Formats: sequence, C-alpha cells, structure tokens
Amino acid sequence: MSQKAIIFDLDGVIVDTAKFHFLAWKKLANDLGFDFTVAQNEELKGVSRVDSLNKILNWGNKQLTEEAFNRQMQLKNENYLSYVDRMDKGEVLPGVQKVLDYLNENNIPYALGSASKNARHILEKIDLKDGFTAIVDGTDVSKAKPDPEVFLIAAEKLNVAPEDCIVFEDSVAGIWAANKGEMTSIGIGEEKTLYEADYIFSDFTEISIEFLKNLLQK
Ligand SMILES: O=P(O)(O)OC[C@H]1O[C@@H](O)[C@H](O)[C@@H](O)[C@@H]1O
Ligand SMILES: [Mg+2]
Repeated sequence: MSQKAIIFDLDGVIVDTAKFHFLAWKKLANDLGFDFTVAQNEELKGVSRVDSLNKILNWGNKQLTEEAFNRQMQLKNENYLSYVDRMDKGEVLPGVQKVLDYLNENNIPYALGSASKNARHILEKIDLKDGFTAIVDGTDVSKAKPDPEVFLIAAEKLNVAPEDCIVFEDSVAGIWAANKGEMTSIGIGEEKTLYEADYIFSDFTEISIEFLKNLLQK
C-alpha cells in the first residue's frame, strides 16, 4: 500500500465564500447597469476570477476595455475582501475540523488546491494555515480548473502519486480537474451537479471516519 494524501478545495469545501463572491459580483453587475442572479453565481463555482468576469459581462451583454476590465476585477476583489476580513474560525464548515483532526492525528499529509488568489489570506483568517503540508492556489497556476494543474502541483508538493490523491471538491470544474489528474474525486454538494465524482456527500457531516479510513487504505 502506498502513501495516500488528501487535497482540499477551499471555497465551498472548507468555507462558504460563495455568498461573499455573490455580493461582490452582484454589486459589480449592478454598477455596470445589469442584474446578477444566485443561479448565475452557482455557475461561477470553481471558475477563476478572470473567467468569472468574462462570463458575467457576457450575461450582461457588456464589453469593457482591457483597462476597465482590470479595474472592475480589482474593485470586485476589494469588495470581496471586505467580507473576507470579517471571517474567523467559526466560518469553517460543519464536519471539516473532524476530518482535519483525523488527518493530523494519523500523520496523513494534506494540501490545498484552490483557484483563489485569496486562499492563503482566507486560511489565515480561519486559523487553518499551519496544518497544510502544501498550499497551491490561483497565484501558483497558469491554467485554471478544469485543467488538473493545481492538483498535480499539489500532488508533487505532497510527494504522492496523483492516483494516490483524494480530492474534495464542490465544483464541476474541480471534479473534472481531479478526474483528469487520475485522482479519486469526492464531490461535496448535490448529486445532480456532481454526478461525475467518484463519491458524493452533501457536506462533511455525512463523511464518517470509517469511510475515510477505508479510502486511505485502498
Ligand atoms: O477571486 P479569487 O478569490 O481569486 O477566487 C477565484 C475563484 O476561486 C474559486 O475557488 C471560487 O469558487 C470562485 O468563485 C472564484 O472566482
Ligand atoms: Mg470550490
């Protein structure tokens, strides 16, 4: 049996930041003269900042110069960070800490594999930064999910073969990335969207230590 490791996505897996992204994207859209819905926000899960803005402008039928585009991205991020700055440990989603405790107690390495350029800052806010063997985020990659790059770099930093990595993801793009990287994919969310994952749970409270142990011993 070879050493296994875990890779966690951040947004929607460890914390629910989609609600903050929604508020910040909605303000941007409204300021530009069109609306932005919760359903559209759902489609941006796991999508990089630049790809998200391109999609939103497309939905709003709006074109921007490169300069205005970059300015809007910056404004959106400043607004988003004003919500992030109010985050603390209480934002860690139910059931996550139990899994992290198990990994820590059993010396099972784990990494972060997130599309966010704010990932390190968020981990600091929720006091989880120290446990990760490696942190790979939107500042470390050249290709966004569904490209497996972020998870492959994480596997390399963990010193574990991709096929021995188990990825927790809430986005379709992230599940595709994990599958393309030949990793075990665990979807956190709804079966109707994440059906391509190897396993699906609605949240971490549904994941038993027994399940995790079995997976790590496979
Ligand atoms: O804007 P950030 O923090 O760099 O995040 C990039 C993307 O990170 C992903 O984790 C989120 O699901 C997306 O909604 C977000 O757009
Ligand atoms: Mg996510």
